[in-house]
Amino acid sequence: MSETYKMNIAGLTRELPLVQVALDLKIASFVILGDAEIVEATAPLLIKKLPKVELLVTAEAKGIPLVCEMARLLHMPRYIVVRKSHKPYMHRPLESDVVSITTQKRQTLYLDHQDALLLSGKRVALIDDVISTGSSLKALETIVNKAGGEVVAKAAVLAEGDAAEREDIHFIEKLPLFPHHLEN
Ligand SMILES: O=P(O)(O)OC[C@H]1O[C@H](OP(=O)(O)OP(=O)(O)O)[C@H](O)[C@@H]1O
Repeated sequence: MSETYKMNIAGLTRELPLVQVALDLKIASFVILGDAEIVEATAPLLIKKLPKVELLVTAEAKGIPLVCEMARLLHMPRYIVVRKSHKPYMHRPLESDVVSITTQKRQTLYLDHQDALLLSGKRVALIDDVISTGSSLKALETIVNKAGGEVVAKAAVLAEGDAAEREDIHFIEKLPLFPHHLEN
């Protein structure tokens, strides 16, 4: 029988499957992609936590539906998606490396030159579905700073593990990690 972790997120109940990401660690897998109900419920709650910002930024992929809904509610005509692969349309992209808890291998973030121009001089909020090790967030901040943007807020639906103790992020719910001891 597969293990799950049942939790309440913005008044909705979800059973998150536990998945092994390292020899001694399982995480509760929260996949916001495709969950329109969670996006609709969490976007306004996160907006209430944010200071005044001019642009929202996320990294592909799971932050995209959330940031899209938040931008729509804030009447922002644009939001920025930092990509995880180099695309032919990109001209002189800015780059930053990341190793997230779920993917566990080095990925490179790419910000298109046109998006970098939009970010220059702007007050920016970084948005993601989950913040865990903080590696993704740090890489996003690095790339926004390279573009001349000012990160004034960082927010996610869930703060996983130690991230829940951070005072520099806004989040809705805490998500525990599931370490398990190796048998000799
Ligand atoms: O705080 P961290 O340890 O960096 O982990 C959090 C990040 O990990 C997940 O993305 P993932 O790397 O699975 O990429 P995806 O959205 O493309 O699936 C999640 O969407 C966050 O972006």
